[in-house]
Amino acid sequence: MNVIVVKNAAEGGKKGAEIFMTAWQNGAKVYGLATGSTPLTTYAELCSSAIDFRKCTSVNLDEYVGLGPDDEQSYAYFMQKHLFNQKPFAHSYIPNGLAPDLAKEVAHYDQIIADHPVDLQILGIGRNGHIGFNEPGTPFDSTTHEVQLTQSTIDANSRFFANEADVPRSALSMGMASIMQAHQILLEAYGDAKADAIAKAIEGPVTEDVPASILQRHPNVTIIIDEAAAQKLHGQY
Ligand SMILES: O=P(O)(O)OC[C@H]1O[C@](O)(CO)[C@@H](O)[C@@H]1O
Repeated sequence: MNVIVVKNAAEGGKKGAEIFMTAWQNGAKVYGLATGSTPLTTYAELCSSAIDFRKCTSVNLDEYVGLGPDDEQSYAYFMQKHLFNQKPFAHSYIPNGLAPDLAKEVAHYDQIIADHPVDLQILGIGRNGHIGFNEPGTPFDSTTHEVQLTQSTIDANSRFFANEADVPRSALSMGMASIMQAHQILLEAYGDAKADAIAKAIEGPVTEDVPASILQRHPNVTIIIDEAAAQKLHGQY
């Protein structure tokens, strides 16, 4: 793991965008994308850069069940607003949270991932160590699946909704095995609230109780964290 400690999310976004730019210059065609507040500075840097995704494909990690692309809280809406409007891709895939048959949608999304192996995957991390919406306890061999969100994730994400009751209780998420298939992974984390999860993910045992700890087994991972998120690490980075 290549761990980079930066001053703040603004500096992290610049480093994150540099990693995208290098991958793109080296011919990366498929980008695994994430939502949440963490990737925002990287996306903002990409939007003002010369990167051109018009011959590339994006595959997003997850989507809430019950929310469609017109819903401002949906991840489809988020991606449009923060990246795709400024930097369109040839094809962008996001799980369909409105699919009438979720089992069929899950199989369909697995096929999309199989058809478009991810060159560079960006990840945030939940306070409980989740990646995508893979909550603690998710099997490491999981592929796309429907997830019942934990109360910790519902609470954390309620800041984006008018009230907690509006937060969907389930989501569709790429699985752990799907994420690990990416050729290169970039995880970013900022702020005190991520310090425990970061310490466990980088220096703790590899365990399904801390989904992000699986990244210790991936050969090409960069982790960008600010000093607040790094405060519980023991090693020198
Ligand atoms: O970046 P945030 O908003 O702290 O969220 C962290 C993680 O939680 C999720 O938003 C899901 O709850 C992920 O998509 C994200 O990586």
